[in-house]
Amino acid sequence: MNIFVINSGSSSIKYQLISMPEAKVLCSGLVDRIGLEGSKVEHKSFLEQGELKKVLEIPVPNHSVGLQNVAQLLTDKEVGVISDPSEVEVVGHRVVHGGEKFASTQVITPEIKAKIKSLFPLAPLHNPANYLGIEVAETIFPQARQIAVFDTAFHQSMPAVAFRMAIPNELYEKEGIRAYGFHGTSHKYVSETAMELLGKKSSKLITIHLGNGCSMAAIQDGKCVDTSMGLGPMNGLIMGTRAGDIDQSVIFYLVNELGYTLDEVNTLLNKKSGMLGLTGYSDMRDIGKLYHQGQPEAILAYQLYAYRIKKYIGSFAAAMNGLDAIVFTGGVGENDQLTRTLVCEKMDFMGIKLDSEKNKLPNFGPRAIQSETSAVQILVIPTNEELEIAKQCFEVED
Ligand SMILES: Nc1ncnc2c1ncn2[C@@H]1O[C@H](COP(=O)(O)OP(=O)(O)O)[C@@H](O)[C@H]1O
Ligand SMILES: CC(=O)OP(=O)(O)O
Ligand SMILES: [Mg+2]
Repeated sequence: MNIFVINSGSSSIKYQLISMPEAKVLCSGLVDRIGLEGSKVEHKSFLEQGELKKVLEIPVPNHSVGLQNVAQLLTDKEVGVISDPSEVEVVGHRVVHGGEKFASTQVITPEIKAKIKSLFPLAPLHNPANYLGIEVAETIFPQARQIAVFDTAFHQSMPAVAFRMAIPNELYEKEGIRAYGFHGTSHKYVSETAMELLGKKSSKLITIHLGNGCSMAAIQDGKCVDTSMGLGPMNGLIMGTRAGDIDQSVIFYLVNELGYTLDEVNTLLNKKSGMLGLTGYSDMRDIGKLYHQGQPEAILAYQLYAYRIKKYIGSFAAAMNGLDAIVFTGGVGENDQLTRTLVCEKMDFMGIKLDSEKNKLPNFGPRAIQSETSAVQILVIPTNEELEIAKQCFEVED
C-alpha cells in the first residue's frame, strides 16, 4: 500500500511516499520557504538504480502550488516513482492539535475537518497549515483515503495530575482548558525505539525533542505521563522563536504598561522570542558558530536553552520516581553536540554522565553516548515522524 505522508508546516511541507507494510521509502522531500523569497522544492527518489535528486528553485506562493509540484515529481519522467496519482492509496497528514477528542488516528471526514478548524486558535502556527494540506491533498489525490495523525494523541495517557491546571474547574469542564502536549508522534517513535534498544518494556524514559519547536515527555512503561507543552505548542522549553515557560506577569506588563495588543504579545512570544529573541538567529547552526566565537549573547542563549532542559529532566525524573534513559532527538538533539554537552553537564548526582568522545560522533543512527559509569543511558535517536504516521495509517487501514 502506497502511503503519502504530509507534514505541513507554516512555511514548509515535508513529505515521504512510503510503501507499507515493508516501510520502504520511495521518495521524500521538502518544500521550503513557502510564500517567501528563495522558495524551492528539494526532492529525492530512491530507485532501483540508486538515489536521484531534483531541486526546483521556483516561486512557491502557497501550499497548493507546493503540493501540485510535489505531485508532479511523484510521476516525473526522470525521478518519478509512480505512474499516476491514483497509485497513492492513503494520504497521511500530521495534524498538530487534536484537542481532547482524538486519542487515536482518524480517517478524515467533514466532521473531523470542522474539529481541526475549531482548534485553529490553539495552534495558530500549525493547524491552519495542516488543514490547508488536507484540502489540497483532497483535490490532488481524490481517490485516496485521507487520514489524520495528531501530535496530541500520544499524550492523552497523561494523568489529571499532569494535565490539569490550577484554575477554576469549569474552565476545564466546559472549555477544555488543560495541557495537551505536542510532537507526540516523535515522542512515541523515539521512545519505542529506545525501549527496543534497552530491551525492556518497563522503563522510565525522558524524550527530548529539539527541532524548531521543542518539547520533552516523561514516558513510563511506554505511556506518556507528563510533557512540557501545554494548551498550545508554546509552553515549556526555549525554542527557535518561542519563549516557552514565561511568568504570566510579563504578559500583563506588556499589555498594561507597554501598550501591546494581545495579538502583538502572541506574535512576540511565538515568533520573535526564544533563541531568535536572545541572539537574532533561530537556527542553532548559526548560534553554535557565534558560541564558538565567544559571542556573549550566544553563550548566554545556549546556557538558558540547556538550563531549561535540565530543570525538566529533574522534574520528570521526580514525577516518575526514577530514570533509565534520556533520549535526544529532532534536528538539534540529533546533531548538536554542544547542546547535549551543556544539558548533561553537572548531572552526575542523578547518574547522568556523558562520554564526550561518543557525543562527537556524527548522526548516523540510534546510538548510546553515556560513559561506562553512567547509571542513566543517554541515547540519540533520529526521529522519523513520517514513518510513524505511515505506520499508524496502515494500522487504521489494516
Ligand atoms: N548539524 C547541526 N548542528 C546543529 N543544529 C542543527 C544541525 N542540523 C540541524 N540543526 C538544527 O535543527 C533545527 C531544525 O530541526 P528540525 O527537527 O528539522 O525542525 P522542524 O521539524 O521543527 O522544522 C534548526 O534549529 C537547525 O539549526
Ligand atoms: C508542535 C510544534 O511545535 O511543531 P514544530 O516543531 O513542527 O513547530
Ligand atoms: Mg518538527
